[in-house]
Amino acid sequence: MLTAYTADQIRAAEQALMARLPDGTLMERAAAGLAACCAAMLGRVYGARVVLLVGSGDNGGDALYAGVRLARRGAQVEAVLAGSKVHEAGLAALRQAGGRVRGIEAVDRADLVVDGLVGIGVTGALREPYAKAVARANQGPGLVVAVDVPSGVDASTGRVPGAAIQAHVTVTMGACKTGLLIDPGAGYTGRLELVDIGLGAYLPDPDVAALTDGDVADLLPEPGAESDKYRRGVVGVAAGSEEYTGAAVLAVGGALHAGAGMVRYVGTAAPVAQVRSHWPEAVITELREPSLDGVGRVQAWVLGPGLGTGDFAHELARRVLASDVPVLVDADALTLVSRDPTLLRRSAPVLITPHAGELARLMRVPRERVEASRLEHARRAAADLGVTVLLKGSTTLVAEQDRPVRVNRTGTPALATGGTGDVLAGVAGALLAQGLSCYDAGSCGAYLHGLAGRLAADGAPLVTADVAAAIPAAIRSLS
Ligand SMILES: NC(=O)C1=CN([C@@H]2O[C@H](COP(=O)(O)OP(=O)(O)OC[C@H]3O[C@@H](n4cnc5c(N)ncnc54)[C@H](O)[C@@H]3O)[C@@H](O)[C@H]2O)[C@@H](O)CC1
Ligand SMILES: Nc1ncnc2c1ncn2[C@@H]1O[C@H](COP(=O)(O)OP(=O)(O)O)[C@@H](O)[C@H]1O
Ligand SMILES: [K+]
Repeated sequence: MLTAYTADQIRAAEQALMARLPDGTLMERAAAGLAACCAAMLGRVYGARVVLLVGSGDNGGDALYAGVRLARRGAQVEAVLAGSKVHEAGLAALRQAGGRVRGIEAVDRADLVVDGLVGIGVTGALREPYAKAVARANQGPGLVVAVDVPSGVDASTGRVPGAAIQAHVTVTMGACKTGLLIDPGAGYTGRLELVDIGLGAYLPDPDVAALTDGDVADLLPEPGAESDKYRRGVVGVAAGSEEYTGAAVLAVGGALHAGAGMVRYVGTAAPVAQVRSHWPEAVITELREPSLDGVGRVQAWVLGPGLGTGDFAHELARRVLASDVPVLVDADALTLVSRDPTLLRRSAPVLITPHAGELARLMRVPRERVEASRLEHARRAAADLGVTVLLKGSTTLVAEQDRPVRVNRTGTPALATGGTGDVLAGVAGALLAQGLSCYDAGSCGAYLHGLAGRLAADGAPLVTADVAAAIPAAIRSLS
């Protein structure tokens, strides 16, 4: 599990650790790790041109001391002092090692730019002259390594209120910061390198966490010798309508490939015909009335992809949500719920799977606000609605009250194509039916969906049906 923390959590841990160590020890450790990463990026240190962007806080101090180490190995190190003050001891050490102070134009000929403008101490949008320095560094020819956090990214939230460094690599100190995992901040981070400075024992419960292959392998249920199709978990899918048949096919496909013992599909004539021809494995009930009488028992429901939003869909949603099993609420069912919040009054678990627009509608805020502060809105929706929230998008988040938000790191922009959300609903629904909690089903579902998207795309555009078909390969790739 990769865990991440807010700036306040990191600062408190640093203070506790620092109180037990001689002055400057942590910065020495940080600088040593940073210099090693810079050397690895450069390949050859001797003769390389390294430009340090130095702000007025300790983030600039880290950059200066890393510069000292690189200068001692023969790099030509130049420091651009952007702040009203500077870490004086660090600057003196750099000068002594042969480093020079230069103007911002130095970045135009740098092999490597070390961004030490601001770290966890940033507040709000970058001010001048930092913002101009950032713009110039981003356009320069050199590789860019961010110290701790790309300057301009809010370490606690991932918000980027103004200019920000576009890093190739971010070398973060002690522990990962939340803002490095969540868009828009995650998009500025590049490859993430963690330098251990000994904070481990002082860290609190994480703010957010990201699953790894091993975590997902451990969480996925394995059928035992005693399993049968009912014990493995039956998932019900209420999806599709006379207008939208494809969503039903894709959701059932996702569920079938994610290990459900059986899929029961309910829908009207047109989607039933499509589901029947694509998936002979599914057990199908054709609905003439919005009723679940005679459908048979399921362990979880997937509700909503392509369902429509008329009276028939509303009544079917009401009946599904009146059941006593977990329900995944997606797509059109989210529209129904935003119109009629009483649908969510139930005691069994609910996992909602909105994209930013759908969450905005549920929370009655503008979509842009959700996109700019994804973490805050996912968390608030989970608390206000009393459900588990899987917020889809470039970084998919799973939020549940009193748990660290899970961030999915397997996603790929190749998934930004019609119908992939329907597949995700089926996959996560199948995991719910197999007994995973909403929190685990949502986060493992997003993880496998992301891996399957990568496998299906393999460097080219993908066809949505291939994402469902690649789920078994994604599961195999975990071990
Ligand atoms: N405290 C410690 O022991 C350690 C700190 N470390 C480094 O120290 C950093 C934190 O240092 P600081 O607390 O000094 O904070 P920072 O260096 O991150 O930033 C503080 C400075 O940035 C300025 N600033 C804040 N917002 C700004 C904005 N929007 N535009 C322009 N300037 C802005 C402030 O005026 C202040 O001078 C970490 O990110 C990390 O790089 C590491 O060396 C590990 C050990
Ligand atoms: N830029 C992106 N990077 C990674 N994943 C993305 C990106 N854009 C969309 N996705 C993923 O693609 C899927 C799209 O789902 P959704 O928005 O419901 O679309 P649809 O209704 O067409 O299925 C979600 O799993 C989402 O997380
Ligand atoms: K920085």
